[in-house]
Amino acid sequence: MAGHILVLNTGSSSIKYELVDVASRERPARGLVERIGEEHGRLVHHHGDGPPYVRERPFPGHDEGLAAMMEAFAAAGPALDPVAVGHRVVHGGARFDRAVLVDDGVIAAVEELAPLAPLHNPVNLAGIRVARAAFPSVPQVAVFDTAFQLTLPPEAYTYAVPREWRERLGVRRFGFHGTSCAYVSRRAAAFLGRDLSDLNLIVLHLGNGASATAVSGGRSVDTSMGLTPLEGLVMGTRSGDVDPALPGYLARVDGMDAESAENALGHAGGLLALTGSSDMREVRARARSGAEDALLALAVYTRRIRKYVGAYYALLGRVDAVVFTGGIGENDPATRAESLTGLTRLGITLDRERNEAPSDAERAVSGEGAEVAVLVIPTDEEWEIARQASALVNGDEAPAQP
Ligand SMILES: Nc1ncnc2c1ncn2[C@@H]1O[C@H](COP(=O)(O)OP(=O)(O)O)[C@@H](O)[C@H]1O
Ligand SMILES: CC(=O)OP(=O)(O)O
Ligand SMILES: [Mg+2]
Repeated sequence: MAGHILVLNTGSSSIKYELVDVASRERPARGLVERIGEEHGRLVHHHGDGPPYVRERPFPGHDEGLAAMMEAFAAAGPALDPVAVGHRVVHGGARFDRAVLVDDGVIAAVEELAPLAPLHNPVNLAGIRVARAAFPSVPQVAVFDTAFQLTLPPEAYTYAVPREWRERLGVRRFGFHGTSCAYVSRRAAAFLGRDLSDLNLIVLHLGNGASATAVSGGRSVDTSMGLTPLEGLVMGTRSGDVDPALPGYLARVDGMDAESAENALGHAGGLLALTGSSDMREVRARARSGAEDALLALAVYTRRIRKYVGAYYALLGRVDAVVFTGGIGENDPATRAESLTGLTRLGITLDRERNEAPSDAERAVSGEGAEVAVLVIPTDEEWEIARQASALVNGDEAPAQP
């Protein structure tokens, strides 16, 4: 399809955007509005080879951030005339197993799911509302983080909880990061020169949010995030797995209500709770200077990953590749090495030099002749959203699977 797709990836305090032409693979502009709701907001917009267009001022909410994006296009170009807008929507529940054209029914459904992703879905909707108002005759496409994960078998998505919760309240594992997983799984198969349908992969998406997903034949068969994006691995500000009795315990001994406990586990947990910083670069820097809390945090962080690799190895029976992606997975060799230590008996080894060589490319970092490939595949959620939006607007069936 000729024409550009505007991709909007709205996060809790940021908006990432990019203009993508899927047919020509041109990507003429991209930008980031960050620290929305904070005192010192910032927008950085790239177009052409010159210096970026930068604006530093507070953006009280996502509406102001999106207005600033429109101003950046007007001031620094290119002319914004998209043929479609592709939106990342984090929670699509059990209903959306693929990308869909946004209509009032889709908006109502995403609103209904907001209690399961209170930080993500409302801001995703803000993006949809603003884009609909700005481009009323342009199709809007919602691409769900949960869609790729809806292939989980019942034994993976069922929690052992009362039937009433499961049936009336829809309590189950959903899983997230599906757009990223779909993209890197496909790229991993291409890198290996194999058919995705023949491969068993363990995908480790380690960014601010982090998850492990077992992918068999291109379908997710288990994943570490759950009903919400709080379960599983240790993350920047999220605890990941804890004893489910913890909120009740805090209520009994400290009078804390469930909402506050959940908020603390989601926003004051993870690396932030253990070290005072949610940023892996800072945690690594503190560990290098010998800070005990940082050393412990890294041990907790990488041990959790190792546990999931072992668990998913056992579920898959045979693993062709472990795939690292996300800001940490792509850029932190120490996390890759520490997460995979002691797995030689499973056929998982790293080549130290390859693992430590800085690179932005898709690459193998496994030891020579290792049974299991260890790959680093930079994720590209914006491309994947544009690709799925383009397929849908073109009239093709947007495949739920890559
Ligand atoms: N060179 C690096 N070494 C270690 N960690 C890095 C490096 N570059 C980025 N990171 C980490 O990646 C994380 C952010 O991941 P990213 O995927 O960009 O986040 P998001 O989920 O917001 O898209 C941060 O913890 C950051 O410190
Ligand atoms: C769903 C989720 O965790 O997303 P992110 O990693 O962008 O926070
Ligand atoms: Mg991310």
